[in-house]
Amino acid sequence: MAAAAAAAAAGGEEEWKLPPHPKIPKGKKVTIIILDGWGENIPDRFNAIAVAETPAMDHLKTTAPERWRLLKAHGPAVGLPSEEDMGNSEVGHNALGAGRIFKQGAALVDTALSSGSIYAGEGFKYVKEALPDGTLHLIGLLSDGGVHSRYDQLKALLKGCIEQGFKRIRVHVLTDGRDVPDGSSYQFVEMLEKDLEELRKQYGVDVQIASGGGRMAVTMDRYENDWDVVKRGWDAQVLGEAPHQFNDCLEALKKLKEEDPNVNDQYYPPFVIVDDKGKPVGPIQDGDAVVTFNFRADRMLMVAQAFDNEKNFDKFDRVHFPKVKYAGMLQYDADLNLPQHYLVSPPQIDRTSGEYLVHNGIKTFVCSETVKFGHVTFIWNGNRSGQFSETLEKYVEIPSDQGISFNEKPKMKSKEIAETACEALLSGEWDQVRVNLPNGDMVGHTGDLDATVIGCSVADKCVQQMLDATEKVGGIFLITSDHGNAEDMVKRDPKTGQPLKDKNGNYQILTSHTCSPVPIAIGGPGLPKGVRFRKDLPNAGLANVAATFINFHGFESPKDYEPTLIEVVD
Ligand SMILES: O=C(O)[C@H](O)COP(=O)(O)O
Ligand SMILES: [Mn+2]
Ligand SMILES: [Mn+2]
Repeated sequence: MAAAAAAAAAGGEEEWKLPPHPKIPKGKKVTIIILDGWGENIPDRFNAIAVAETPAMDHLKTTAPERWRLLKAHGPAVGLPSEEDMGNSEVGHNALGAGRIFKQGAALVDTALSSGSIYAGEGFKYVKEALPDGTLHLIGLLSDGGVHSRYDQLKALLKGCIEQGFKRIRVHVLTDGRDVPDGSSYQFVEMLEKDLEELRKQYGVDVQIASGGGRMAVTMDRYENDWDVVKRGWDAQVLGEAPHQFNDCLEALKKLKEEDPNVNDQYYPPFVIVDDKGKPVGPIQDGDAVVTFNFRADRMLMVAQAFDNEKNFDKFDRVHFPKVKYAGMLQYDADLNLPQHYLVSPPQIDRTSGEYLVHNGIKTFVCSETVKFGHVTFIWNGNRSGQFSETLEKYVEIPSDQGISFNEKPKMKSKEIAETACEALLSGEWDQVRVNLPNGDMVGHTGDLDATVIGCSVADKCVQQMLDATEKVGGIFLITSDHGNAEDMVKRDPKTGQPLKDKNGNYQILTSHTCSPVPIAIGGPGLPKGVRFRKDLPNAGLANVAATFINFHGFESPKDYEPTLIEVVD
C-alpha cells in the first residue's frame, strides 16, 4: 500500500485530500447513470436493446465517438476467476465504486477449497462443533452460474465435510434458471443425485437432498423486498413444512411442472423431500450445523439474519428457532458482523470513491428502487452498510413492486427514479447524483424478449430526462453499465455465434448475464471541450470508471486507483 493510502486507511484526514485536477474545474454537477444489465452486442432480433427505441443512447454513440467507448465487465477485469465468468451486479458495482479490482468471493472460495484452508479456519471449526451427532445442512443455489455459487464448489465442500467427519448431510437446493438457462435445474439435480450416490458408496454416509424451491420464490430475496420468500424457505428447510411433498427431488421438479406449466426454475414453489412414511428427511434440528454455501452476499443477508439472530428477529414467525452452528460461506456484511461465523473471509474493499468524495466535501445523492438499491449504495461502497456521511450523502430507495416477475411490469420504477434524480439535480444541492436503472437486467432475467424491449426503451427515456436536467444545470454526465444481459437473450453456438434451438425447435432463451463489454458515454456542458477518452487503455474495465468521475469533480484520483479513462487535449 502506498504511504498516503496507508495513512488514509489509518484515518489521517489530510491523507484523504485529493489534489485538484490541473485541467478540470471543481464545482460541476455530475450525473452518473448505471444502466443495469446493458451490454453491447451485434444488433440482431435477440438483442433487446437494439430492438428497443433507444434514441438517447444511440445519439451518444453516434455523435461523439471520442466520448463513447466499451469497457470490460466480466472475468478477471472485475475480479472473477476466469474469462469465461460473466459479469454480475456485485462484482460490477464493486469495481465501479472502488476504482480497483479486488479478488471476488468466487475466486477466494476456489483458493480456500483447493488449499484446504477452508477447513482450518474459525468458521469451519465452529461448524464442526455439531459433531459427532449433528447433521450438516447445506443451503444454496444449485447451478454453475458462478454469480452466487458454483456447483463444483458445493461438490468439493460435500466431500471435504465428509472427510472432516460429517456422516449425515442434508442439501437444501434452490433451483436457478436465472444465471443459467431455464430448465437446467433438472440436470443440476441429476448431477447432484449422482454425486451424492457416489459419496454414499465411497464413504458409507447418509447424504440426501432434503428440500427445494426456486431461488426467486424461496430463500433468496434481497434488500428486504419480500420476507415471505425467506419464510417459505425457513418453513421447508427448518420446519420440514411445505405445500408439496415428494420422495425425491427430480420427481418434484417433474411433477410440479406438469401440474403448472408456468412454473419455471426461478419460481418453483417450496417442497420437502419425505421418506416412505411421509416424514420429512431433513428438517433442521437442535444440535445440527448449517452452512449457506452461496458466496455472494445480497441474497443471503436475509436468511443469514434468520439463522443468526436468535433474540431480536421480527421479520416473520420462525415458529421454532433451532440451536444450530450456523456459518455463511463468506461473511455477508462485515459491518453488521453477519453472519458471525463464516468459512472464507470476504474481499476487503477499502477506500472507495464514495469515501474519498465525502472527505473532499462532495455532496452525493443516490437513488434506485429496492431491488437495485443496495447495488448503488452498499455494493458501490465496497459492501459497506450505511452512509459515509449523514450530511453529505442522501440515499433514496423507491419501493419495488413485490411478488411479481418483472416482465409483468417492465417499466419498473425507472420513471420514479429518474424524476427523483432530476429533482435532486435541479435543486442544486448535490454535486453527484447517481442512479441505477434496473430494467435491462431485471426484465432481461425473465427471458421475456418483448418485455425486455419495453424495459430498455423506458430506461432510455429516463436517460434522456436526466441528460436534459444535467444540461440545465451545466453539468457532466457519465452513463455506463455493470454487465451485459438485455443485449443477448438467446443461447448461441460459441463458434458461429448463431442462435441455438432446443430439440423441439424453439430458440433457447438466455435469462442470464453475458460476457459482453458495456458502453460508457460521457459529456454534458460542464465537461471541458478537450476531454476525450484516452486511446492507450484498450483493455480498460469497470474499475477505471471511478478515477474518471473523480476527475469530473475536479480532483486527481487516488494514486493506486486504476487509471482514468480520459485525457484533456488543448
Ligand atoms: O441475483 C440475481 O438477480 C442474479 O443472479 C444476478 O443479477 P445481478 O448480478 O444483476 O444482481
Ligand atoms: Mn446488474
Ligand atoms: Mn442481473
